[in-house]
Amino acid sequence: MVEIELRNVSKIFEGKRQKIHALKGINLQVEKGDIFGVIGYSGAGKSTLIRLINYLERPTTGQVLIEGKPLDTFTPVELRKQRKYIGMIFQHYNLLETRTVFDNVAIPLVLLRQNKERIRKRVTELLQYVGLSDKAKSYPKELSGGQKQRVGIARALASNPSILLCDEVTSALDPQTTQSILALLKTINQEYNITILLITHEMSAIQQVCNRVAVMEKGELIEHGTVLEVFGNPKHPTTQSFVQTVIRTAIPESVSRGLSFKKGQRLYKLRFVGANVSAPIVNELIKGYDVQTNILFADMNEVQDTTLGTMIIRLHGEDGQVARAVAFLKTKGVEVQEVTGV
Ligand SMILES: Nc1ncnc2c1ncn2[C@@H]1O[C@H](COP(=O)(O)OP(=O)(O)OP(=O)(O)O)[C@@H](O)[C@H]1O
Repeated sequence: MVEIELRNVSKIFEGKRQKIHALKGINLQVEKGDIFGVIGYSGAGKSTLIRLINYLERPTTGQVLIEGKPLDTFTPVELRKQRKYIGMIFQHYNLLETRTVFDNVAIPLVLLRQNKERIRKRVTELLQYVGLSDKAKSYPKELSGGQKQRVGIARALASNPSILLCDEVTSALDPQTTQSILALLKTINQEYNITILLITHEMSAIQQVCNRVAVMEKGELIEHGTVLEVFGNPKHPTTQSFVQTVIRTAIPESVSRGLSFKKGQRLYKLRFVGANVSAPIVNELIKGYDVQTNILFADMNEVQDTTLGTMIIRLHGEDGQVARAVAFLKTKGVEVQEVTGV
């Protein structure tokens, strides 16, 4: 089921001197249960996109639909109700500094006018869930960044949302804390089947938790697909540069420095996905074809529980034999690209 849909959405901000096209004709579908990553450099339009989904901003043209219902058809009362189903967490946590952790988590429930006992029970449950039972009476300034983000997550979950919007929620955290917050988001997604939209500029965050990803640049959605598709075969140069931050697809300096292109020798970049990574393909190549094979570089990465591998090999032999060896690799589902210079 499609839970969030953007249909041809554009957003223009009327600046003093010029119009800013923050979003240009965005079409996007997020399925129920997805952890959907949206990545882009600063100014790409990511925050604007997220603000349209909880209707803090209106699209200039196009429609935003939640569970198939266009938000522009809602009355203000219906919209307030709708927002209860969308939780949000932020880069800088947005906690009330003068309130305790307990009171911060209770805010959405107080706004929903729930009685004190229900609030106490729910907040206690939530603090336990995010591992902060002992911090109920603390104030935000007494917490680490990771703990503050856990409070933010508990608060966002208070009203039992079906969607969680996350705006750069790990950008202010160290790598280890980032990992634990992302792991918590994944658990929430799996245990409560909450759809998560994760806005980030860090490809490693997408790699760790998302199943789908969209890449934005200058207000446009330039590429999207499953994380495996996009990481395995990034098409747009911007996507390629994001992917290269976590997966080495370029030949490393130390290898390229020593490369020579002699007659009768050819270099190939091989890319393996999933099952064929572990298959002894190179072994078969060495045994079955009359070509000398040297592995110059190999790298493996985990993406969406699948392995992506890159290998640089040198084949030495007669042209016909080399061509047959390459054809063999292709029949095994390996992507083969000849390297003619670096
Ligand atoms: N309220 C606003 N008024 C005018 N321009 C705006 C407004 N909000 C955003 N913009 C502009 O829209 C463009 C997209 O901004 P947005 O914040 O959505 O990008 P972003 O990808 O989230 O970047 P960052 O990661 O830096 O927050 C930018 O050029 C920004 O200056």
